[in-house]
Amino acid sequence: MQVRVVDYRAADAAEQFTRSLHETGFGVLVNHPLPQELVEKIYADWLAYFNGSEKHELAFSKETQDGYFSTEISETAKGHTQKDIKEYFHIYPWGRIPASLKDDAMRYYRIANDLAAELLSWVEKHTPAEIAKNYREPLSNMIKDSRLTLLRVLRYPPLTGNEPAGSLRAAAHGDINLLTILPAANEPGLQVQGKDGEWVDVPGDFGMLIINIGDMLQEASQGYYPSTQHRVVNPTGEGAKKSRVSLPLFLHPREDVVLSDRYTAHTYLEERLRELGVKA
Ligand SMILES: O=C(O)CCC(=O)C(=O)O
Ligand SMILES: [Fe+2]
Repeated sequence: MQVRVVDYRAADAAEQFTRSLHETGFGVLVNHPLPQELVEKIYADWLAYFNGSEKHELAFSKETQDGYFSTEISETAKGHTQKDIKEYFHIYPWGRIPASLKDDAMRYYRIANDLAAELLSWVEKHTPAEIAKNYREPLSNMIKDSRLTLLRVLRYPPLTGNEPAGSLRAAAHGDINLLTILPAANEPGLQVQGKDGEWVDVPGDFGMLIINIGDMLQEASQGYYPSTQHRVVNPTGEGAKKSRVSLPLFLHPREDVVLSDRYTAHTYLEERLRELGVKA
């Protein structure tokens, strides 16, 4: 299996990109409109924040899911028993965030949301008609003004050597949401699982943009766009001494969006958060 790297400015970009999403659940864009200098500034500023102790003042709330999630309470992927080796911060426009980091995060949130709306219109246009007719509203409309779209800043700390056997930076999982937009991290490690069960590296040169289908879009497209299992593996050698920072934006539909006969966005999310152990 090969995740395609597609030039966003190419004449056939939408077709190539959505084919990769259909075949693998993942697509990678180059020459995309997200400003790389903004991504790099966010990585640097948040790494300094995670290295400090101020983060504990904004510990996450089970009720609202915004704020800082420490390595101790970090999520356990569905079907796993070990916690991931990561800490992260959940940013919502209405949520808590350190004042000095807010402007850049909100600028990024806006720009990436706009791109996501365009990519969802590509996805919709390239959905076979007999499936697209079941979309209850345009896909790009589902994320418009959503209160639930979540920008997560992740920090995978350097390894100490005392990690529990078998634990990973991020154990294999599928994303819950509609679509995820993920700038390449500052360090490697992201892998996707092919249909044969093999794990392959996702192209992730610095500056590339990785997009993947989440479970909600898999549900809405009746599996035409698969939500593929992915993971972040632990580094070895020199890499083990370094932090890895990444910045996924999880595009969530408005709560009232009907995904299928079985689920609304709200009922789907509640079920998954309980399974993850981060919601009562
Ligand atoms: O850190 C990464 O590269 C991927 C993170 C991820 O898959 C997630 O948080 O859902
Ligand atoms: Fe993920």
